[in-house]
Formats: sequence, C-alpha cells, structure tokens
Amino acid sequence: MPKVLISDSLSPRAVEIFRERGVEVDVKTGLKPEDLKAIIGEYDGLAIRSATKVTKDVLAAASRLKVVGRAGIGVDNVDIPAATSRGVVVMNTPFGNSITTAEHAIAMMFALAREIPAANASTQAGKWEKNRFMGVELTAKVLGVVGCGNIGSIVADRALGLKMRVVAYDPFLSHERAVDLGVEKVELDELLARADFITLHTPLTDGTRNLINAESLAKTRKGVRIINCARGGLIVEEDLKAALESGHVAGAALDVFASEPAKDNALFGMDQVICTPHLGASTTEAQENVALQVAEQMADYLVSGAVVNALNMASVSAEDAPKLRPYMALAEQLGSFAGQITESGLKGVTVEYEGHVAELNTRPLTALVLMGLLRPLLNSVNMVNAPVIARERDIEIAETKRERASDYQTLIRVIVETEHRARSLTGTLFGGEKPRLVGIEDVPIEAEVSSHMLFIRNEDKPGFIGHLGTTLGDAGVNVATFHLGRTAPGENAIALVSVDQPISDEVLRKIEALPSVVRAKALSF
Ligand SMILES: NC(=O)C1=CN([C@@H]2O[C@H](COP(=O)(O)OP(=O)(O)OC[C@H]3O[C@@H](n4cnc5c(N)ncnc54)[C@H](O)[C@@H]3O)[C@@H](O)[C@H]2O)C=CC1
Ligand SMILES: O=C(O)CCC(=O)C(=O)O
Repeated sequence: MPKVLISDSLSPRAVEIFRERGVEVDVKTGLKPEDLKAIIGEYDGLAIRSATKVTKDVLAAASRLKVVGRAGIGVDNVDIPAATSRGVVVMNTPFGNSITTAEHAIAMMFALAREIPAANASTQAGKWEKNRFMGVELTAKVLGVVGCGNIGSIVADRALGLKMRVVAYDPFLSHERAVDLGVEKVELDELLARADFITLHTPLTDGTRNLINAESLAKTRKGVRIINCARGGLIVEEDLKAALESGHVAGAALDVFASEPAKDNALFGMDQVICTPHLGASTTEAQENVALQVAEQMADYLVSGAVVNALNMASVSAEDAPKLRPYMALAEQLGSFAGQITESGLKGVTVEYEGHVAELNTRPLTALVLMGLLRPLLNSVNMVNAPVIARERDIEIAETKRERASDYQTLIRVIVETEHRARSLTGTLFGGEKPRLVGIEDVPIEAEVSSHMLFIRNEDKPGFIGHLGTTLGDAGVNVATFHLGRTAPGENAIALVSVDQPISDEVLRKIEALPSVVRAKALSF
C-alpha cells in the first residue's frame, strides 16, 4: 500500500480521501528540515502547502518518493529541477484557491482605500478619530493588474463589478482574452503611470523578481496604492519603504513577504502598511478544495498512474490512464529492447504511433520509450526525468502520428539513430492488451517479451536452429519460446529466444561462434 506524509496543515478531508483510496497516511506538521530528511525515505508521497521546503537535500533522502503534491498554487518551496532529476512528479492544484486569493486582494484594496485596520484599532482604543480617516472611492479608479492569469483575471472581474477601470500587464495575455475579460492590455510602464491601485498576481520567477523597485516605483502616480497577494520577492521591500516614507506611495497591503514567516520586516509598523500573514488562500472553502484535490491527484497517481496538474511531466487523465496502461508496457519494452541492442552513442529517437494508439495522449508513452531506452545506461531514469535526461544528452526526440495503421489496428514503432545507423522496433497489442513485438528492423516477427531473452541476427541457412538448440541444451539453458523471422528465404534472419534463466557470457560467446550467426545479444526485461 502506498504511504503518504502530510507535512503542512491541510484540511482533514485530505486524510479521508487518501484512506478511502487505499493510501496509508501520516500527518506530521512543523517538522524541522533535518526531521523531514530523517523520515522522508518511508514515503511514496509528500503533501505540502507552503511551509515545507522540499529542497535538493530532502529529495536526496527520499528514496521511495514518487510524488510531491502542493495543496495550492505556488511551488517555489519545491526544487522542481531536483525533483525531476530524481523522477519525482510535482503536482499543484492550480484553481482551488484562486477565487479566495482574488477576494483577499479585493479585501486588501478596500482596507487600503478606507484605512480599515487603522480605523478599527483607533476606534477600539476609544479615540473616535472621525477626522483622521479620509478614504478614497474605488469607483472609476484605475486598477493595474500585473499578471492576468487565474487570480489576476478574477480580481479584474471583481474590480469591473466595482466600476473600476482595469488595465492589465501580462506578456502572455492575448488581445482576445483581454477583450473577453473587459480589461485594457497595456505595457508595464503604462500601467505604472496610470494606475491608482496596483495589484500583483504573477509567479515569482527570474523575470518577475524585484519587479516593484525604486525605478518602477518612480514611474507610478503619486498617491498610488500597492497590493501584493502573490509572492514576496516581487517587491524590493526597502524601496517600497522609501517610497512610502516620501509620501509618493500612499499605502501598501501585503500578504506575502520576501522572507517568510515574516516575524520582522522593514515595512512593519508603518501607518500606511497593512499586513496579513500569507492568508490569501486561507478560507474554509479554498482549503477544503485544495486538500481534496491534492489528495485525489496524489492517490490517483500512486494507485492508478493518472497524472493531473503535474508541473514536470505530461498529464495522464483518469480516463486515459486505463487506456494507456497496456501501451505503457509495450512502450517501455520497445524502448528497453532498443536500448539493449544499441551499442554506440544515441543521436535521435523517433516514436511513430499508428492506428488506435495515435488517438491517445502519447507524451507519457514517448517518455516511457525514452525511459526504457536510457535505463541500460542509467539506473535512476524514470518516465519523469527521461525526457529531460535525453535532451541534456542532445538526443533529438520526435513523435509522429498516423491515424490509420497498415497491417495492424494499432502500432508503435521506435526508430533509434546512432552515429552509425538507424534501427527500428515495432510493437502492437494483441487483443487490445497483450504487448507483442512485430518487427525488428526490416524483419517481421511475432514475439512476446519475457524476462530473459536471446536476440540473434543470423544468415538464413539450414542447420542454424539445430546448432543453437544444442548449444543451449548443452549449457543447461531451458528454452521457453522460440521465434524466427526473415526478410526472404536465404536472407537476413532474426531469432528471438525466451529462456528461463539469464544467459552467461560464456554461453553467449559460444552462440556468437556458431556458423551463420552475425550477432548475438542477451537481453533482460
Ligand atoms: N497569497 C496566497 O496565499 C496565494 C498566492 N498565490 C500566488 O499568486 C500568484 C498568481 O497565481 P495564479 O493566478 O494562479 O497564476 P497563473 O499562472 O494563473 O497566472 C500568473 C500570470 O502571470 C503572468 N506573468 C508571468 N510572468 C509575468 C511578468 N513578467 N509580467 C507580468 N505577468 C507575468 C503569466 O502570464 C500568467 O498569466 C502566484 O505567485 C501564486 O503563487 C496563489 C494562491 C494563494
Ligand atoms: O497554502 C497557503 O496557505 C498558501 C497558498 C499559496 O501561496 C499558493 O497557493 O500559492
């Protein structure tokens, strides 16, 4: 039974879902990095929010780990390249907390416009400072949305409902989408120059880090108010502090900070600053959504191989997973066979899909072909890291699809190119589920792959089968199945023999020495 660790506080629904789906679960929150490292080796899955840092170090100790599930959106607390290279799928729940976070940004905007936190504190302190708090109206004000994805577009929608004018800066926002949303797409400088309120909704990347700094603040209108419910590193906090002190920026509402948990921060204690402790996603509804979703996604992956919302591999829907499963075995076998008979450096791999299989999502299948192909070279390869490893090694990967197959209803052909030659292996499914090899290079054959096999290329001459049978028999090797194929009588031939035990080097050398044998190779699957 797969076992999952929940290491941040998640709604109890997550535990229920894991158990209902046959996954054992432990909940241990507040672990120090060294405590997490000490126990992570016991788990197949790790479910987190933002507190747990899934570092390279933690991943190195996670020998069984197959999936990290983030109950939320941002995955900047996970070292994704390290997870990928260790073959760990990283998933998030991209929509479960978007509305809640957008609502928090809107709440922050109102709080800034009417100084609600300060007015609340003053009133409850018995001061009744009616003249101290003079707010601004939101109607007809310009809201600048930086990053108009899931959350940014919900914020825009709510702001339009408040009769604000919304300008958006997002290099990936199309004009059509901007028109649909009712926002004006502008460049960053124009947004900075026009906005009365600026709200940030981008991920933290090299392109967005320190986006709001002294230089960009200098381009904003005097009296601008800034809201950040995305990620702390988007703002240079010292620069914002200076702009608040000079009075150029009238206020800032921050849910996120450069360093979290933010127990001490340059912006704390300023009248014009409103802070919440990374509460953007903290509503009962959002936490239930993300916990339920992450548990379902992780359990599906661990139990049935379905992959949803993965950030480092192709998705496999729950509907596709059962259809893909028999092809997965075939893809891996073809890749592994090709990898074992390929001796020189790989230059390129083409995977051709014909017939029924071409109608499916074939990216996971190609990943499995690559995994099978690379496994003879690298133990740690799996379907998550195989495409990355192949690209790192400058192996060109191509996929082609033809909806009509030639002789078979469904067919996968793997063509492997080395510096010297190209080799192809073709396979199909018999009865829709049994993988069969149906072609090795130009030779048709019909064989099932088994744990130990002997692959022989020979000249099609009388006496070969007798010699081979005697050699194997003398060595005490029991033959399970024997498949032969040839291009034409007397020409190139192939023998594929399933045997009950691994073939030793000594027996292999004897087989190589037989008359008419061109090449012999022991394979294991
Ligand atoms: N405070 C909180 O508790 C929460 C914070 N978040 C954070 O909110 C942010 C936004 O989340 P989503 O809307 O779901 O993400 P998303 O991926 O749907 O949208 C992000 C948008 O930013 C845009 N973008 C990327 N680089 C940009 C750049 N240089 N300039 C302008 N736009 C750029 C992208 O094109 C995309 O449209 C993320 O950082 C996420 O981690 C999300 C949920 C809760
Ligand atoms: O889990 C949380 O409370 C934070 C949510 C968040 O920041 C995110 O989903 O990106």
